[in-house]
Amino acid sequence: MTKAAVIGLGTMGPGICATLARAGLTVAAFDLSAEQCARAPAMVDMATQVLEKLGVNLVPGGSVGIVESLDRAVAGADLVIENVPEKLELKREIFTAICRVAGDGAILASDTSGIPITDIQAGMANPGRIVGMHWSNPPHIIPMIEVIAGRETKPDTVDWMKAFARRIGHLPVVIRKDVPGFVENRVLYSVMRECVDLVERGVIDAQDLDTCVSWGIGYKLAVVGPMSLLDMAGLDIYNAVGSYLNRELCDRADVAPYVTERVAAGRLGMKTGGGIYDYTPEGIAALRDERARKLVAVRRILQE
Ligand SMILES: NC(=O)c1ccc[n+]([C@@H]2O[C@H](COP(=O)([O-])OP(=O)(O)OC[C@H]3O[C@@H](n4cnc5c(N)ncnc54)[C@H](O)[C@@H]3O)[C@@H](O)[C@H]2O)c1
Ligand SMILES: Cc1ncc(CO)c(C(=O)O)c1O
Repeated sequence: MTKAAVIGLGTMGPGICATLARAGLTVAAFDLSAEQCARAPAMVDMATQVLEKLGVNLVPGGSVGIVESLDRAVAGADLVIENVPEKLELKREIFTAICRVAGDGAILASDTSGIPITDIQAGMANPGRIVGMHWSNPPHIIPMIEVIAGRETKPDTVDWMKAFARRIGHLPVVIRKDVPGFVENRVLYSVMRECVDLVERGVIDAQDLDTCVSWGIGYKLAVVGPMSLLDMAGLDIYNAVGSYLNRELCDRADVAPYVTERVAAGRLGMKTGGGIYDYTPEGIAALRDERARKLVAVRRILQE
C-alpha cells in the first residue's frame, strides 16, 4: 500500500499526515478551508520534526501534498482517513463522497472521537471496508489508536487496520463493541466531567486541579494502567472507598455551564486565544514546543 488520503486538516490532520509520510506513504490531503490548507504544511513540518526527535523509523519516499478537492485526494488511495468535525451528518456526507471515488479495495477510516461506526457506515457502498481509526491528540506523538468495527465492518478490515497501525509505529487497541465514545473517551470524559464539576463548584481552582491530576493519577496511570492499579492499591481499598464515593461522583447527563457558557462566548481554548486559560500566539507556540518535548521524553521512558 503506498497512497493515503486525509480529509480534514484541523487539529488532527497535519500530525496524521506527517506520521503516514514518515512510514513512506504518499499522502494527499484536502480541507474545505483554504486557510487550513495554507497553514497545514508548516504544521506537518513541525510534526515531522517531532517524529525525528522520537526516533520513529523513517521509511524513505514518503510525502504530503495538499490537493484541491476531496476527489483528487481519494482517487487511487489505498487508505482514506476522514478527519472532519464531529457531526454525524457531515461525516456521512463525506463518506458518501469518498465512496463515490474510492477504489473497491480501499480501506475507509474515520477518526471520530466516539460516533458509532455503525451509524457512519449505514447505507454506504461496500460498508465492510469502513472502520474506526481513533487517534489521540497529538496524533504523531500519542501512539495508541483505537480500532473499532461497526456492525457491517469485515473482520479482515480490522485485521488490516491493526497491522497498518503497527506499520506506522503506533499501538492498535481493538475495541470489541461499537459503543459511543469507544473506550478512551468514555474514560477521559468521565474524568473531565468530574474535573469540570469540581472546579465549577469551587472545590479547587483550575490550575490546582491540573497540578493535582497531572502529578497524581495522571503520572501514575502513565505507568500503571487502571486495572493494574486496582491490584496495586488492593481491591479491598477500592471496594471500601467506592462503597461511599461512587454515589457522590458527578453523574450529570448534560455539559456543565462552565463549558457551555465559554463555548457560547467563543472561548474555545487555544484555538481562539482563550478558554479556561488565556493564551498569546507566542505562548501557544511555547506551550506546544514544551508539551511535545515532554511527551517525547515520557514516551521514550515508557517504551523502555
Ligand atoms: N481534537 C482532538 O483532540 C481529537 C482527537 C482525536 C479525534 N478527534 C476527532 O477527529 C475529527 C477532527 O477533529 P479535529 O480536532 O481535527 O477538528 P478541527 O475542527 O480542528 O478540524 C476539522 C477540519 O475539517 C475541515 N472540514 C470541515 N468540513 C469539511 C469538508 N466538508 N471537507 C473537508 N474538510 C472539512 C475544517 O475546515 C477543519 O480544518 C473529529 O471527529 C474529532 O472528534 C479529535
Ligand atoms: C477533550 C478531548 N476530546 C476528544 C479527544 C480524542 O477524541 C481528546 C484527545 O485526544 O486528547 C480530547 O482531549
